[in-house]
Formats: sequence, structure tokens, C-alpha cells
Amino acid sequence: MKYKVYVDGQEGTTGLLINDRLKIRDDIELLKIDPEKRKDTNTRKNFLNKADIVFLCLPDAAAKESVAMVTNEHTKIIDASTAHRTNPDWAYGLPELGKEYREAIKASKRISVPGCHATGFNVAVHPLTKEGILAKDYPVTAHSITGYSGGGKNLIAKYEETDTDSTALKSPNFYSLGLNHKHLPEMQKVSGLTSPPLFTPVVSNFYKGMLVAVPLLKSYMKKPLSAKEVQAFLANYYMGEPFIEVIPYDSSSYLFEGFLNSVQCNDSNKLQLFVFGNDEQTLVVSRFDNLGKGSSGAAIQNMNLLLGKEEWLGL
Ligand SMILES: NC(=O)C1=CN([C@@H]2O[C@H](COP(=O)(O)OP(=O)(O)OC[C@H]3O[C@@H](n4cnc5c(N)ncnc54)[C@H](OP(=O)(O)O)[C@@H]3O)[C@@H](O)[C@H]2O)C=CC1
Ligand SMILES: CC(=O)N[C@@H](CCC(=O)OP(=O)(O)O)C(=O)O
Repeated sequence: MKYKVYVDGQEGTTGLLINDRLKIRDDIELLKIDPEKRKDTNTRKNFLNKADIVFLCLPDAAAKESVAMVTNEHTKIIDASTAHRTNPDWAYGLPELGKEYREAIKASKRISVPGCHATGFNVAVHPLTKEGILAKDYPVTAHSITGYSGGGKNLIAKYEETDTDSTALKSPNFYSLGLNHKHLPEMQKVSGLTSPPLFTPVVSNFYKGMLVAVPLLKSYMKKPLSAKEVQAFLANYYMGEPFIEVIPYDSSSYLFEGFLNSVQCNDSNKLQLFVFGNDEQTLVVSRFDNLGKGSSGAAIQNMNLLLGKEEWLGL
């Protein structure tokens, strides 16, 4: 039997990539809506209820509308938007965080795909709070560098327009300067911190790829660890996870002329976790593709868990 899969938002940045990842599967029947009708409520409703699995690749408000249109109790929904990520009725789609996350995903009909920055952040911080290395009230900061595809069609168009004088736009730019980025609620909830992290993302003039960096001070940790000990702890935590690669503490061979680039994990579902530093100071950095493990790759990984096909290690 082939699973019927429908992508609501198939023409968007995330939807197109999910389609690409589904096209190579022979265990899936892809239900394709006529592009002209992709915003027609009745047609969408019909597709949403015909499918065994629905991917929502829509703005938040449209994602909520789609969920409300699903009346078939067998339909499972994997939502790429921010709409349900802290909703307790939805599983948080980052199975590597622990057995309870993996089991919740497998048992649920409603899965939320984590935000891209939140993925990099939670992979670094969740194990440290869970195992009591960081107290819940540790004042966490995080910095992120992302390609512009993270902003979807609108930001891609802004960056790729040729008729604007965009020198300023095309330099690296801090954004979310209200310090209220939309991923803060899921960062705080999943890491269990009592306050949201102070998070400073930077968008830059390349299409995709990202780094999320979390600096830590040993003297403020609940269980004080050096950078080398943090690396050993994370390597042990993620041992056996095919999509999370904890890089050896001596990571010099992974750098290019001493630089850590943002794009080395592109076109994969891989997330690399680096730990830099010394006895007192630690910098944990996640590197991954914002359109891979940061969205469409993670969405497919969650589908595989739902279908009992964890062994699928394709893109
Ligand atoms: N880009 C990224 O790195 C990531 C994005 N996400 C999230 O995934 C979701 C999709 O993002 P992304 O693919 O980047 O966004 P895009 O803007 O690239 O695509 C959104 C798509 O949704 C369609 N759409 C909008 N409103 C409706 C509606 N009412 N009914 C049907 N279709 C509609 C748009 O149609 P039209 O083609 O006409 O514009 C477009 O094709 C968002 O919630 C985003 O926040 C999550 C993680 C990462
Ligand atoms: C460059 C840029 O604007 N990036 C987006 C990230 C998109 C994303 O992952 O956000 P959702 O998953 O919540 O949709 C941002 O930081 O808001």
C-alpha cells in the first residue's frame, strides 16, 4: 500500500523542497493539487482529507485554517509553520532530543517541525539543562547566521531583485532587533529555561545554510565543565543519531583557513555540532541547512518516524 501524501503550500520554498524529497520515494503517492486551485478552500479541504499524511508549508494563519479543515481522523499532519510548536497537543519534531520526543512523534497525529534557529539552539542547550549542567535560570545568549531563504519567497525576492540599490541589504544584517524573534517561545519551552535566551540572528547574502552559536561560561554552570568536557558530553548524548554529528574537540580539519562556514551541511539533513573554547569558556555551534534539518529535511524525517521507516537516511 502506498501512503497518500499532500503538501499544502506546494509552491513555496519549503513545499517545493518537500516535493523534491518525496518524488524519489516509491512508497508514497503524492497528491498534487492543480496550482491554479492551490488557494481554493474546497479543493484544499478535499485534498487534506484524502491524504494519510499532510505537510503544511504555509504562513501561520493559513496553517491553522488547514488544521481546522481536517475532519478525517486518520489524517496525520506535519506542520512546518510556527503555529503549533509550543502547543501541548502537538509533538515537537526533534526526535534526537530524547526518547520521550521520539516516542511522542511516533504516537502523534499532529507534529510540529521545529523552527530553524530553534533546532540549532535546542540541540545544543536541551541536553545541558536536562542533565543539570546548566541551571534553568542560566542567562543564555545565542547568535545565529542564516542564509536569506529562511525568510521564504518574500525575502528571497528582496535579495534577488536586481533593480534596487541593495548594498546595505546585502551586507550581513542583524534583525529581530526588538529581541522578540518568533522562535523564542519554542527555544525557552524545549530547553526548559525560566527566561527566553537573548537571541541575535544575522541574515546574510547567501541563499541557504546556517550556524547557531551558544556561548557558555564554566563559572556560571551548575555542573562546571570545560569546553572539552562539554564536547565529550554532547558526543555521548547524540551517539548513534544518524543526522547529528558531534565533531571531535580538535575540529581544525573541519575549518577552512581557520573559518567555520555556514554552508557545509547544505543539501543534507545533517546537523554538525562543534564545541570550541578552553577551560573557562565554551562556544557550542550547530551547523546545518535551514532548508534541510531546519525545515524540509526535518519534515521528511518526521514522516519517516510516523511511517515506521526510521531507517530511511536519504535527504
Ligand atoms: N524557509 C525556511 O527556511 C523555513 C520556513 N518555515 C515555515 O514554513 C512555512 C512556509 O515557509 P516558506 O516555504 O519559507 O514560505 P514561502 O513564502 O516560500 O511559501 C509559502 C507558500 O504558501 C502559500 N500560501 C500562502 N497563503 C496561502 C493560503 N491561504 N492557502 C494556500 N497557500 C497559501 C504561498 O502561495 P504563493 O505561492 O501564492 O505565495 C506560498 O507558495 C512558514 O510557516 C515558514 O515560517 C519553517 C522553517 C524554515
Ligand atoms: C532569514 C529569516 O528571516 N529567517 C527566518 C527563519 C525562518 C524560520 O525557520 O522560521 P519558521 O520556521 O518559524 O518559519 C526568521 O528568522 O524568522
